[in-house]
Parts: sequence; C-alpha cells; structure tokens
Amino acid sequence: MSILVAGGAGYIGSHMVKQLVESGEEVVVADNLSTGHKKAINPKAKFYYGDIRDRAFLDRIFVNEDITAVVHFAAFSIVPESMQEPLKYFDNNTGGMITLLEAMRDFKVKYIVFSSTAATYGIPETMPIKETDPQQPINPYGLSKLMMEKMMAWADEAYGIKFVALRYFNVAGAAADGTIGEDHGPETHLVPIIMQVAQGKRAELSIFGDDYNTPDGTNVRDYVHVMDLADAHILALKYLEAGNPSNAFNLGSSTGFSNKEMLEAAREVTGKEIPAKIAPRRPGDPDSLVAASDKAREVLNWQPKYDDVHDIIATAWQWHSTHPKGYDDRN
Ligand SMILES: O=c1ccn([C@@H]2O[C@H](COP(=O)(O)OP(=O)(O)O[C@H]3O[C@H](CO)[C@H](O)[C@H](O)[C@H]3O)[C@@H](O)[C@H]2O)c(=O)[nH]1
Repeated sequence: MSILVAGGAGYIGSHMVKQLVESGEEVVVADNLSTGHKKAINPKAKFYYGDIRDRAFLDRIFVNEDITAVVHFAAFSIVPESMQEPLKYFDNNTGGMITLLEAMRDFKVKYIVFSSTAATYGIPETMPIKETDPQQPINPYGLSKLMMEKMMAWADEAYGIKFVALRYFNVAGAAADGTIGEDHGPETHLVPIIMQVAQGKRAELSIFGDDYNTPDGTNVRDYVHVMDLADAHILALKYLEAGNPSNAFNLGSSTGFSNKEMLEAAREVTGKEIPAKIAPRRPGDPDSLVAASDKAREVLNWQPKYDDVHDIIATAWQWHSTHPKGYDDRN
C-alpha cells in the first residue's frame, strides 16, 4: 500500500515525501519536473515522471501501484505570475484536479489531502482568518485553488472521495538535516530572496510597498515551517483514514510578521547586512494574512515545532548557505 504524492519533487512536496518515508510509509511520487527537482525526491520513494493532466500517465501509476491515498502538491503557486498568465493557472491547477479526481474515482482511491492556500480568502474582513470566513480570492492563483476545493467537495458528494484541504499561509524553512530546501527558478518568495541577498547573489532586497494598512506599512504574513506543514499532512491522512468527514484547515503560526520584520530577523540570524530598498507595490498582495490555526491544533492535534520565525529563517539559511546553486539541476 502506497501514498501517491503528486508534486513530490517540489519544495513542499519533497519535504512531505521525506517525512512520509521516515515514518515508514511506501511513497510514490508523480512529478513533471516543471518546477521541481529530481534531486529533491527522497531516494526511497518511487518516481514516475509525467503530468497529472495526462490520464494515461495516472492510469499507469494506479494500475502498477496499490495507492490508498493521494497528497496533491502539483500546482503553480506564484501570485504575481497568476495575474499575468491566469489561464496557465486554471489549466494546470484546476485542470489537473479534474484528471486526478477522475482517476481516483475510477480506481476507487478514497482519500486526498490537498495543498490549498490563504490566497483563497482574498482580502479578509477580520483577522486572524478563520476557516469559516468568506473565500473571495483576489488573484487567479487563489481562485484556481478555491475551484479545486469546491471540485473536491462535489467529488465527495458524488463519489465519496474524502478530502482535507490544508490552507497554507507562508511556508518557509528547510529540513533540519540540511538535505533538501527551497529552490525555485526564478525565485519570487520573500525568504529565499532575502537569503540570496545575504549570500551576495543579489545586490539588494526590494520591499514591495510600504504604504499598506499595517503597523509599519509593509505587508504582514504568517510564516509556517515546511516540516511542521509536512506533519500536518500526515495527521490529515490519519484523520481521513480514521473515517472522518471531509474538512478544511488553516496552517499558520497565528502570528504575523511584516516584510520589514522578516528582513530584520534575517539580519539577526545571518549576521549579514542584507541591503534593502522600498519598491512599488506588487499586484495581488493583500495587506495582511494571519491564520487562526486553532482548528488544526484541536481537530488534527497538530503541534508545530517551530514557533519563532528566527528558527524558521535559520533552517532556510542553513540550506542556502550550504547549497549556493540550489539543486543545480535545472531542466
Ligand atoms: O522580493 C520580494 C518578494 C516578496 N516580497 C513581499 O513579501 C511578501 C511575501 O511574498 P511571497 O511571494 O513570499 O509570498 P505570498 O504572500 O505572495 O504568497 C505565498 O502565500 C500565499 C498565501 O498567502 C500563497 O499560498 C502563495 O503560494 C505563497 O507563495 C509579500 O508582501 C511580497 O510583496 C517583497 O517585498 N520582495
């Protein structure tokens, strides 16, 4: 019996695969390596190279392997890119979910844990954000993921496929043993970009906007460690296997940090100057996104181990400073 991790070569997926393998599970990875890295896949996992929109590819996996549950990370996730190329997001993210659910229905796979996002909430009316708050995304990325959540709800209704949607806030950090980490090409996320400036690979950090409705004017986000996120997925799988109903959970730390505070924390962790300037706003950025994550703690018994953003940044710094070229396997 195996767990299929779609997108297991990506940043979050590869950390999930590592955690699953280390907890004794048989893992099958499906990835088209469009943004992931072959070297990020744990050697104990079985790798199928292909695209989840390709039904024949999925059939090959479901025929060859005894898959009991799917963990689905295979999606594009860059907010500004989705503003430029919305159809790319509806095709890969929303479209990929159709093929995956059809294959799950036909092969009678009953459980799916899904990477959803805080971006499904849009501009929140109250903070911290609760799972029951309105989901009104303001960018195509968030909408593509909201559509995927709703598709799973109807697939549950019609075919009995049970799902857990995990709505991530801002994921950062790397495995504590330094073996895998974050490597996007091009990089757009705040923490790895700050790391690149600390390494001297970029001249300076551009902070996108300092006139937001927040205490210091820069965007506030809620950072969660990638290994804590992986733990939550394992708990979500157990929740489904115990026969519980479909559900959605926020995954964050319940504490907000502004972009300026993240920069300061990174200066403290790395001991580097990290030059920065204020740049124009980036389209699609809400002022603040902070999670109420009590539900995951109460229902899934999730207990995040990293509660200080400095510790999260320290694991990111360990990866970046020891892997200056990332995985160095662009393809
Ligand atoms: O060079 C940079 C890069 C980012 N930022 C700022 O840093 C903050 C965080 O930006 P990221 O791109 O790191 O992350 P996002 O908040 O845009 O998005 C992340 O969180 C979202 C939900 O909140 C989605 O899940 C998405 O996939 C995930 O990448 C934003 O205010 C952004 O404007 C900068 O100031 N300079």
